[in-house]
Amino acid sequence: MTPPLVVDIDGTLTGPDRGLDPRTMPILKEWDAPVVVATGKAFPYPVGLCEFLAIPIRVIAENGGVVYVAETETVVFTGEPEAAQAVAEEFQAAGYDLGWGRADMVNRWRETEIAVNLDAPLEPLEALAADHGLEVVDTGFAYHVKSPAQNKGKGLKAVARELGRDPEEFVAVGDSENDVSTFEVAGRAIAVANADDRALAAADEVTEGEYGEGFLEAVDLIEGGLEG
Ligand SMILES: O=C(O)COP(=O)(O)O
Ligand SMILES: [Mg+2]
Repeated sequence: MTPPLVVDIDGTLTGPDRGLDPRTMPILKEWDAPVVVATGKAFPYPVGLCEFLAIPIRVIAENGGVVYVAETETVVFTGEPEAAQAVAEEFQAAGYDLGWGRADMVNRWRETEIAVNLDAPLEPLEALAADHGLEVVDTGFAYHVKSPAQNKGKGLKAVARELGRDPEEFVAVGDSENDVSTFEVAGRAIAVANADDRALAAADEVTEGEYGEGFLEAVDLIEGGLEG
């Protein structure tokens, strides 16, 4: 039986430029079990991905801050949005920039955490986060200032509950430290070759290919183990 899949977006379904590898699209569309998209991106992005693929919306967004499952139409929020907002304001008051330009499409629809461009200095950001009881996670695409209680793995537990599944049934594919909690909760964890050290250490298997190529290889690994 095809296992349910929980998959990261940036660095796993995309190239380094954040562009979706089109070869991943038919796989997500035709997967013979639930597909859950688990990302650090704000909620509308994975919802949009599911919409455009015309697959049921099952989403873990904002590193577990927002979870939605189509089957039960349940939205679950986790996190400390006021504290994250305070960190963003104090960071800017100290003369730093979140780094996304005037319109800030990265945080505009973000509800539970704050994302900061990797060009920003990490030390003052970490110091302010710690002042508010928050942590900074580096996804390789952005720094995320979030509650330590908020992660994709907890999100996966919530999704699995809504789907009447055991989180252990899932196979997870990802590339960075924000996928480690998913890797720990899922029954099988595959990192793509471009993954950071923490994701590589937490994975059960690592592909030879990077980015979308690595995802295709992960799918071969999963399907290779299926009967018939
Ligand atoms: O939003 C990010 O920084 C990374 O997103 P991802 O979790 O889909 O890789
Ligand atoms: Mg990623």
